Amino acid sequence: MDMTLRWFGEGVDSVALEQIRQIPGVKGVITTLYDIPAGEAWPMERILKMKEQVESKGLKVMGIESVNIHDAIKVGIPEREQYIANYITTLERLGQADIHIVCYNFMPVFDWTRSDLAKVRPDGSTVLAYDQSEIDKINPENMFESMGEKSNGFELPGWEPERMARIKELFDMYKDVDADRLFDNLVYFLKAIQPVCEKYDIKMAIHPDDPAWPVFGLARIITGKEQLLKLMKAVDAPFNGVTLCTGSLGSNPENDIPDIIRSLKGRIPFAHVRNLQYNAPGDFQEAAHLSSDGSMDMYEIMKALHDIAFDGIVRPDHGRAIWGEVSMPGYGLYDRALGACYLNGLWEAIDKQSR
Ligand SMILES: O=C(O)[C@@H](O)[C@@H](O)[C@H](O)[C@H](O)CO
Ligand SMILES: [Fe+2]
Repeated sequence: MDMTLRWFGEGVDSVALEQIRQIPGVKGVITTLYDIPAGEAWPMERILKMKEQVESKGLKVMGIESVNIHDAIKVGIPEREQYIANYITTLERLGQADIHIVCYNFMPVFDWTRSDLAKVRPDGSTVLAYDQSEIDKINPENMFESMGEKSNGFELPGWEPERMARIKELFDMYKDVDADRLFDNLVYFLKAIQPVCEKYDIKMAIHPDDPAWPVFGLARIITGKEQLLKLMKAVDAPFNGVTLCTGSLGSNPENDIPDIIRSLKGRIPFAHVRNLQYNAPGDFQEAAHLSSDGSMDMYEIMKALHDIAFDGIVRPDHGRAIWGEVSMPGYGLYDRALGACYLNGLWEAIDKQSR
């Protein structure tokens, strides 16, 4: 298991590589080229420059989160061919640059969704939160303003202003895309990229939908065990894997995360491990990584990963905003560093006890 931290890149992230380097046990970062719009092929020089930058600070680029998928691919219109070709070019270049894990999602219109980006916890920290009754009051076309308000001036991943300016058009594109069609389009895409992934040993790791149910009437297809296994079977090859995100899957308390992990043995190249506190159905807030701060059992999650001989990469996921830090919501240094140390501690104990 390799512990990493997500890093959004120089000039974008409030956290510096020098700081990440000092978190015990963190060997590398998961990063992206934030400014390249979904659908464009990533230039080789940019990929190499990003690698050099990270390596010059003693870290490694352990994977990409994300290479985003153009809407034409998700919707399945003829233009998808060009965008798939561009995606293949990007994968080829990543492979040539010795980068082998790519996280992506297949959610229509919105990436992750929250009703509050700075909900105050009893200890004074703030966290991201979701309450379905709050979301139901929002006109989806105004979702961008409501997300932007408390983003501390940072551009949120998946909520780029250029994209949100086209929100009406996006909703229109997806109006006939139900869950079956979305799933077929995903399988079509995976089959098209299979040869390049196999040639360069790239593991594609789909990120579950967050939250794990349809939002604003848009289809969601990666929400639980059954859907994940259906996808694993539809393209039954090791390159087709999962980003096991405990917080996203865990938004639905019916998802038994340790059981899902065990059912995906050999298909989890990447894990996002974080904790949530359930308030009521459809209503949750994020918490510190520590089990007792939320509703999830982090020991059981790490144990399940250990039991399936997980040897991929892990990152702590969203952290609380603590100690006065101002950052992109969920992505400060302090609480994610605490999370990384805690998860490393659990892992060391589980590993030693299993010998
Ligand atoms: O919630 C988050 O911040 C991330 O886990 C997602 O935005 C994730 O990066 C994407 O869905 C993956 O494409
Ligand atoms: Fe995640």
